Amino acid sequence: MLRIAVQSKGRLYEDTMNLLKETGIKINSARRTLLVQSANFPLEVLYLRDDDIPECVASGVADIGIVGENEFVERGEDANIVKRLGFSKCRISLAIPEAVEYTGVKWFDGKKIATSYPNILRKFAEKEGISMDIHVIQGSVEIAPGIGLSDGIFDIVSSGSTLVSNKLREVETVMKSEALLICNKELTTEKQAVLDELLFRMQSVLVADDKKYVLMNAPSDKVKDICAILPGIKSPTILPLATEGWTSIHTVIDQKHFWEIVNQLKTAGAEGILVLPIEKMIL
Ligand SMILES: Nc1ncnc2c1ncn2[C@@H]1O[C@H](COP(=O)(O)OP(=O)(O)OP(=O)(O)O)[C@@H](O)[C@H]1O
Ligand SMILES: O=P(O)(O)OC[C@H]1O[C@H](OP(=O)(O)OP(=O)(O)O)[C@H](O)[C@@H]1O
Ligand SMILES: [Mg+2]
Repeated sequence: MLRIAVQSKGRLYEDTMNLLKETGIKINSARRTLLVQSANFPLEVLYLRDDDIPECVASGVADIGIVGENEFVERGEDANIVKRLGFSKCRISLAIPEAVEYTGVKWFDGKKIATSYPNILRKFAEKEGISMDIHVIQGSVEIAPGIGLSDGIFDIVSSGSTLVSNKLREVETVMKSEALLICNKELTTEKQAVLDELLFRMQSVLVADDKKYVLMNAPSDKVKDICAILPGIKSPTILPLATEGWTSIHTVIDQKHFWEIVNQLKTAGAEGILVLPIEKMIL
């Protein structure tokens, strides 16, 4: 039985549980239970505060964990990164009051900065050759300058709306972060085998996440032009339609490319374009 530490509630919870669900692993989410065994996979889920996940995995209390890169780097615990999971993307940035003129990173020299990430900030200050008065607070960091607690902040930014509503502006991005799958450095062969199977399933889900299955019809003499536009994984599938002189073209493309090429496809003669989600991809 492999034990995974996940966040019990918060920004990582939903995407983590969705990922596990899409890998076909059933977890009865009786949320008051802190340790739950899967009904159909040798996995046990331990629900924790995200702050505690790196240490828990490093010490072997859990074998693997899903945690934000920011928290993993901040804690400096000794565990391996198995996979970058691509969700909970954010950046950890320095921000100052909107009205204050910013003169570059030296502005921070001697300033008081509120943060929940003192270690990451201290390393940044050392690298830049400046010294900051780092004031650690666990939450509501963005209100610190407004109430006279600090000159600036160092915190998570995603859309930037929390900064705007607190009249702050982001001036330095120190690190980018996303959810990570981490593991203990000394897994037994048996546990490693379970992790390999889990990883294989996760990869199949994550690869499929940003791909779409695209189908379209076109006059047969346009097929060559259309295929030249399609950035498919391999060559597209070409099938004759019942109507003489018409062809159906099927392919898989990156979601982000679809809107770039849809007009070109129409101009080239494609009709009845369908875009379908892909649940899993085994490459
Ligand atoms: N606005 C955001 N957009 C994207 N990712 C975010 C955002 N805020 C936080 N994250 C990511 O999600 C992680 C968890 O954030 P959350 O706010 O749930 O933490 P928390 O309040 O410390 O939770 P806990 O109660 O578990 O200690 C962060 O460490 C970061 O990696
Ligand atoms: O740039 P934005 O999109 O506004 O996101 C950034 C905010 O999101 C997180 O807080 P969250 O909303 O999770 O609440 P919390 O402070 O209770 O953790 C983070 O601590 C920032 O305050
Ligand atoms: Mg936390």
